This record gives sequence, C-alpha cells and structure tokens, in this order.
Amino acid sequence: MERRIITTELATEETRFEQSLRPQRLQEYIGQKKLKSMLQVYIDAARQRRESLDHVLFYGPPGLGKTTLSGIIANEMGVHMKITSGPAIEKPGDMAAILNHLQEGDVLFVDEIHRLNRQVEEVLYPAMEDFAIDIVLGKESNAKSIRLALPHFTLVGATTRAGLLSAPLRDRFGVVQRLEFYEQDELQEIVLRSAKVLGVEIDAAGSAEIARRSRGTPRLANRLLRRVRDFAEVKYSGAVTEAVARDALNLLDVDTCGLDAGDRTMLNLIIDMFHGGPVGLDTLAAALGEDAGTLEEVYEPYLLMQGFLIRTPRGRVATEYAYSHLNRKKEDEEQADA
Ligand SMILES: Nc1ncnc2c1ncn2[C@@H]1O[C@H](COP(=O)(O)OP(=O)(O)OP(=O)(O)O)[C@@H](O)[C@H]1O
Repeated sequence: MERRIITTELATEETRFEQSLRPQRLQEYIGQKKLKSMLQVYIDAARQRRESLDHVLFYGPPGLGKTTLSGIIANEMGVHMKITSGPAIEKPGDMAAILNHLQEGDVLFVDEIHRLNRQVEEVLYPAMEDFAIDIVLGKESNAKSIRLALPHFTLVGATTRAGLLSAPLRDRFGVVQRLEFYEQDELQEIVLRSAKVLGVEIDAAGSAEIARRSRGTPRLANRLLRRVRDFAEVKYSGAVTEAVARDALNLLDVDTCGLDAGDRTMLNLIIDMFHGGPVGLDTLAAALGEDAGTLEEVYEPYLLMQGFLIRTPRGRVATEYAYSHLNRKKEDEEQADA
C-alpha cells in the first residue's frame, strides 16, 4: 500500500525535522492547557522538594506531543532524558542495564510502553516503586536474590493504548494524563511557530488552511507545512498563502476536513460493502488490507471525534455527516430517487 500522509512511521529526514521543531520549555508548548498547568504544579513542587518528579504516563493518539512533553519535563527539571521503546527492550537484563546507567533525577522515556513484555515489565515494578532492582544470582536451589539500589528517576511512559497496559504497571504511575486533539487556533499557532523556525514565509490565511486540514495533530500540521512549502517554492513565489496551501493540499488529496484518500476509502467501504454498518473492526480491517490495531489507534480516533463514524456494540457505523461529506446517499434515499 502506498505510504499514507497520515501514518505513525516517521521517515528518517522527518525525525531530524521534528527534532528541530520541538518546543523545549513548557512556556513554549502550545495547547493542552489543562495538562500543562497541572504539569507545571507537579514540576514546581518536585523542584521545591528537590525530588525527582513522580512517574508520568501520557496516552492518546500518535503525534500529539508525548515525546515533546517528556523532553520538556527533563528540561524543566534540569536533568537528562534517555529514550527507549517497548519493542526495543527484549530481555529483563536490557531493562536492568538501562536503569543502572541512569543518573540521579534522570527522565527515562519509554515509548509504546504497552508493548513491553511481562518479564521486562517486572523489572520495572521495584524500580518504579523503591528505586531498586532485584538480581537473581545462581540457579535453582542455590539461587538468591540481591537488591541493587538505583538513582531516583522519573519514568515517562507513552502509549496510544492505555487499555493494553497491565494493571500493576498502570498503578505505578503517579500522574496519568490523556492528550487531546488540538483546536484549530492552537494548530495554527503551531504552524506559524514552525514556519518561523524553518524560515518559511506564510500568512495568517495560509497557516489557517493548513491547520484546518491537520486532523487536530501537530505532527501532521508540521508535515503538511513542509509539503506545502515545497510546493510554494517550486510552483509559486515561495510564500505560503491560502491559495497555495489549498492547491497543494488538494493535490496531496487531503480534503477540507483533513481526511485523506485512505479515510475516504474506509468510509466508502462501510457504505458500499456493509450498507453503512455496523461492521466489526476486524472485518473492516481485513476488507481494507490494514492492521486492525493501526486502524483503531491511528485512523479511527479522528473520524470518531469529528463524527464521521460511531462505535456501537455491533461495530462501526458511518454517520449522516459521513454520507453528506462524501456526497453519498443512503440506500433508502437512492431507492426513493429511482
Ligand atoms: N504543543 C506543541 N507545540 C508545538 N509543536 C508541537 C506540540 N506538540 C507536538 N508538537 C510537534 O509535533 C511533532 C510530534 O510530536 P511528538 O513526537 O512529541 O508526538 P508523540 O505524541 O510523541 O508522537 P508518537 O507517540 O507518535 O511518537 C513534533 O515535531 C513536535 O515538535
């Protein structure tokens, strides 16, 4: 399948680009107002007590700023951040080694924390609770466990699927925060800020057009800005105006509500093959040749939030809004017309 513009994966050049656009301090961070003000209190309190910040779990759809916030926590606390991810740590020993190399106060960021395996997770329990790891020496009847002290650290976990986290792990986070989709004016501010960092000339209407089509997601706003910039440089005078943004985004097949060709295929499929639904997630994923998890975590949340889809106990249903946005008629209306 062709790489969709809305994806979880980052191209290598995009990683560098994202890095350059990450706000470093809480003050610079746009949106997520409630979360931000709570974090500020926790950070101030921990600093006053000269303690490490309590462990934090961020959850929500991809590209909303979990990694960025983790970096901000480290900066605000004046400590280093080490980054790893659930699938990257295969053995308990790997996790023990990472923990053992932390310095006092460090932030350990674990992306996709729901994908840690059980044995690795078990190393984390005493580490999070008592800042210690238990090491088993010897075998069978001669085995004995010794406890090694660790520096105090803050674990920042990120997940798109909080529901998949085991209860013992979830319970060890003192702060659990959901990231919400961004408002359009916030996304516009993010686009303007990124344009400034990148030296892109853009006007208010141009940034608003990109914001409108960014599915409430800063990563996508930045990605679209970059694509529109290419278009502006090659086909126009270099400046991003509303007309340039509109033309470029139409060409990229991102519509006025931020839906791409893949979203429209999915909604049309529900309408054509499943009479508008309900259709179960697995059936839908199989019909689309997509992974059910990706569908649920990456594509669906925005469609649900915008009211194109609803979830019922029997499956997904395309709404009236989806029909009208796609210019489709319901079967009974078609029959009446005929
Ligand atoms: N509030 C914000 N203000 C400005 N830029 C932001 C903000 N939030 C996120 N971004 C930008 O969006 C991009 C994606 O953010 P980030 O990598 O932190 O998301 P994420 O939630 O960790 O994604 P994933 O879980 O998929 O890794 C980054 O380039 C970052 O600069």
